[in-house]
Amino acid sequence: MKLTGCELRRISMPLLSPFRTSFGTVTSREVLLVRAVTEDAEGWGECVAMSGPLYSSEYTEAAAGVLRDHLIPALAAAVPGSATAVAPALAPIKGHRMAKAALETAVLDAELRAEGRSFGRELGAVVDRVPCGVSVGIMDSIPALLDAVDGYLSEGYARIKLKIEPGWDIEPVRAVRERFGDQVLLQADANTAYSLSDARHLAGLDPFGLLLIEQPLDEEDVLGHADLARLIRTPVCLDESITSAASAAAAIRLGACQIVNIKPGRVGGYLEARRIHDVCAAHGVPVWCGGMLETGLGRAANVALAALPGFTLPGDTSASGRYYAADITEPFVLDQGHLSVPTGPGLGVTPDPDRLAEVTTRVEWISM
Ligand SMILES: O=C(O)CCC(=O)N[C@@H](C(=O)O)c1ccccc1
Repeated sequence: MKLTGCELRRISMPLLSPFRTSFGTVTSREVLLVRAVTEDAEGWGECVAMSGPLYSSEYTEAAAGVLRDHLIPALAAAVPGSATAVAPALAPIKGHRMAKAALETAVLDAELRAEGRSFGRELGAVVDRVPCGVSVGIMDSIPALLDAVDGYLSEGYARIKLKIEPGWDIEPVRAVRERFGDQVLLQADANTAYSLSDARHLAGLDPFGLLLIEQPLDEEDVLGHADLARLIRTPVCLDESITSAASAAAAIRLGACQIVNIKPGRVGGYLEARRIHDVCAAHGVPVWCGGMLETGLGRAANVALAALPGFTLPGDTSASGRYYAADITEPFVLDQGHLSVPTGPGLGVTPDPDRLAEVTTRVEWISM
């Protein structure tokens, strides 16, 4: 495989409605796309970094800079024979996992398109459609939340995830349980908003039979999560804390999580995501695929990953219409609460040129 260069493309995708989390509100998704061009094919990677360093230390402009000034030159120098050589070539550069993930995914997509193999086949998918959950932001009122949840359940979503933060946690969970019953698969995501001193308060969620509480404490407080897991009954799931297969193994060994949210962008790519899946499966730890408001490109890869055997919980692999009026690819449309795993070569989807042009705000080409 001969890489001739990479395109860094920034696009701006307005959200259908503001998405509020414990660390801020997103009204438009500023996305960095990487297009890797080889002699045989081109491939796409979506960088999941947000516009600002609020979910993680990475952010769009920093990712673009480290790709332009460090990652792409390092990859060019390494002359990778295949996508499996990308991570080793980039390893000397510390961190920047979301930027690395976008580059590796673009190279993997190009390689698979050239060989006519799908992401699902490459990663080890065992099903051709996956059940989908939906993430519900922090709302202005309980009635507004109940209307939103009612809508998503009517659309057929298999699982509801509620964003929570201090002051918006037990009451919204109670209200959803009282309105929709105990059968609805329900979980909460705190995005690091609590501290161990909140343990007794968080135990107040135990009566509601949640599937999990996601990342209640700071991403670096793995031991704190182990302590918390002994103080509450709701299973603890980690997101931001899990950055690699090694960190997943350590967190599991410390008793810091009973479930893992795998986000390929957060962990450096889909190949490391598969390794995390394998480590978790070896420990009997269920996993699910997290989301970062991806366009159809990242969504296609996430749906393929969610088809692996250890992904036994519905992920945040929602339909394109959850966030966007018009996706840059063929939209992902929910079918009886499921999305189909793309079967075409590589990601199995490609951006519509006209739609891509409409949302593009900047394009850079870096020769290799
Ligand atoms: O459906 C989606 O893609 C979003 C799922 C979701 O809630 N992502 C959260 C998260 O912390 O997991 C998030 C939202 C916005 C920005 C970063 C992360």
